[in-house]
Amino acid sequence: MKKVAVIMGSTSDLPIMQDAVDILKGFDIDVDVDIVSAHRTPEKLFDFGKNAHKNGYAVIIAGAGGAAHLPGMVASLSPLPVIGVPVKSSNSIDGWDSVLSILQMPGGVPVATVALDGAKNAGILAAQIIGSSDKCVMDKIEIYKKGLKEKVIKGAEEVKGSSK
Ligand SMILES: Nc1c(C(=O)O)ncn1[C@@H]1O[C@H](COP(=O)(O)O)[C@@H](O)[C@H]1O
Repeated sequence: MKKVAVIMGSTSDLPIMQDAVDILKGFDIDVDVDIVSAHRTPEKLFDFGKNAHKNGYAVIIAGAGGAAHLPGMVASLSPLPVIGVPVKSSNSIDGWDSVLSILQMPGGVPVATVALDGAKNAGILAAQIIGSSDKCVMDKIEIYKKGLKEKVIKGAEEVKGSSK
């Protein structure tokens, strides 16, 4: 099965990006984690972006904060789908800087942008992309979604019960 690459601009992003790694591992999908910065390690970014599709990846998740150029630059270099995670980092003003840096891509170079610090949803979306051509992963996603539904139904019953 193809792997997912989870990359981020700094080790300081890892506490947020770990959510993507954890949910993917929960779906038994192999994940490689790396630190790649468009600003600080541009040569590594080019090498990673140009070769990711030859290295067994199906999807790239890229997280960055502040002037978050990493996801867009990876998307410009790679034919793979890129999911961008805006991170509210120490150099973010309020997080909107990260969101808009990743979201407002020019036509032709999409980055599927999740919510601020939304690494868990990025992991689920990556699993769904893999699941569209892998029945085993698709089945796990269906079970996961069933679990979400059951949790809400149980919560609603508890609320009803306690308000009587
Ligand atoms: N946005 C980028 C890029 C990039 O886009 O290439 N490289 C690092 N960074 C971000 O800078 C923030 C602060 O980094 P440090 O904590 O290392 O100072 C991090 O959120 C990182 O993603």
